[in-house]
Amino acid sequence: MVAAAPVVCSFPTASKLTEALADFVVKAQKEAIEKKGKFTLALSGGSLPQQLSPLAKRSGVKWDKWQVFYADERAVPLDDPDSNHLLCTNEFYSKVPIPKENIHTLDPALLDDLEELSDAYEKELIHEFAQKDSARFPVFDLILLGMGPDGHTASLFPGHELLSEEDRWVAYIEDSPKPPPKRITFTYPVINHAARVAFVVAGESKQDILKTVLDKPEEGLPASRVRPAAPGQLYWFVDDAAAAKVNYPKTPFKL
Ligand SMILES: O=C(O)[C@H](O)[C@@H](O)[C@H](O)[C@H](O)COP(=O)(O)O
Repeated sequence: MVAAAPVVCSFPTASKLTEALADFVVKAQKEAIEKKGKFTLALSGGSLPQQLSPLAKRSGVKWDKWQVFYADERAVPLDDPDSNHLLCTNEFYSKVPIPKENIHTLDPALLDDLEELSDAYEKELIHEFAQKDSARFPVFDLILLGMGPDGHTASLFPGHELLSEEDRWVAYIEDSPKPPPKRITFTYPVINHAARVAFVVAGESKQDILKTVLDKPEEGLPASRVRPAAPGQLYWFVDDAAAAKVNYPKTPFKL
């Protein structure tokens, strides 16, 4: 699978990073909507939803054309404090007019059976994108990811068997080292077929892991395995604190 080299953009402050990220998302949605009348986006949990807040002040955003999914979600009720959906609602959806029916949550009726829960979410993707067959993958316009201090991304953790999943689009995990333990997650077949994937990583606490992930991809940490197939492109939005030890070349941000 041929993949373009990642583009790493580093910013001196958190606000410069999040403003650039907002410009980037606005451009991605504009291009997608011009081409096919909608914008398919996947979000993660952690610090990411809060980093989207400058988008609320942007003009020219066609919110009603957005179709929003979760790159990973915790297997908890939608109003549980651990829910990524609740986090995104509080930090992002409450500030922007995305129609409720365009936000694709897990089905809370299926929380007792993780296999059914992940299968149902996969069906939601199949419904949005295409019939699933061996030659086709969903092509998200944009997947936004965070990275944990162990190099995990979405709910793909170091050494976990899900790292070699090649068939399922959405899988479940019962033993996440980051609580809560039960989650569903996009697999690499989905992440690595997106048109654009962007990591958003900030803060000194991510220095060592960011260096390993970018400078030693051969170690195979989950975040290093994110390499969207050409013509897909991978971007890293990082701050100078997180990037302090990284040798991988940085690219000035331009739209
Ligand atoms: O729901 C989750 O737990 C996430 O999707 C997870 O993959 C997160 O993005 C990283 O752990 C980074 O989290 P921070 O941005 O808070 O460091």
